[in-house]
Amino acid sequence: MTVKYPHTSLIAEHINRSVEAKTKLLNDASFLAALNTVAETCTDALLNGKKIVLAGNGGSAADAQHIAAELVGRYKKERRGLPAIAITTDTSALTAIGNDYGYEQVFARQVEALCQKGDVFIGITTSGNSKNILAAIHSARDIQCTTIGMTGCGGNIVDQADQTLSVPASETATIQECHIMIGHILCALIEENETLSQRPDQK
Ligand SMILES: O=C(CO)[C@@H](O)[C@H](O)[C@H](O)[C@H](O)COP(=O)(O)O
Ligand SMILES: [Zn+2]
Repeated sequence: MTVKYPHTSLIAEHINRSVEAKTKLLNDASFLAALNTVAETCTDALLNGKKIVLAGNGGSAADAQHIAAELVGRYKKERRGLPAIAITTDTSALTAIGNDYGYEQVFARQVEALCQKGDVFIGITTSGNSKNILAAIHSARDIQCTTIGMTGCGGNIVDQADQTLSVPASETATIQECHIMIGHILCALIEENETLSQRPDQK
């Protein structure tokens, strides 16, 4: 019996797109520097007893939750749980704020309620233009949080966040595949810091 694989080229194209974007990141010195800086920013905040708050829409909501879970639980190393939360999971908050203030405010309002000066807000948007993420960035800046945008080639978030991590790809899925890789690297870099094992409020 002959087995046919009619989608082999589609599979190869998809994998190649992902590899190409990741290879560009690997060879981009300014991206590598930006990622190190973001890791330092997050580590410093955690060492100072602050937290990391993340948000995104659709696949990026899943990325926000995934990264928060790695920090609260563990990525690879045994250590204390680190304070990180995705504000994409509370359906009561999301529906109430969306219903009463509009979808654009679903994250900004939670940032206003939950973030404190010195926290880090990470907004994940492949287009760089999702209005609810941009509104959350503004809300976080008002409270003097450090704002980080994870995005694709451009979009308004690049001018509005304090630091950005941009993926050189045009397709949403490719950008997301790079974002979760970046999220894992970020967790690994944060876990490198041994002094994180002691709670700042018990030093
Ligand atoms: O996962 C996917 C596509 O891969 C979609 O769910 C995607 O996340 C949604 O269309 C989002 O609304 C896109 O928003 P953004 O990344 O541009 O902020
Ligand atoms: Zn997706």
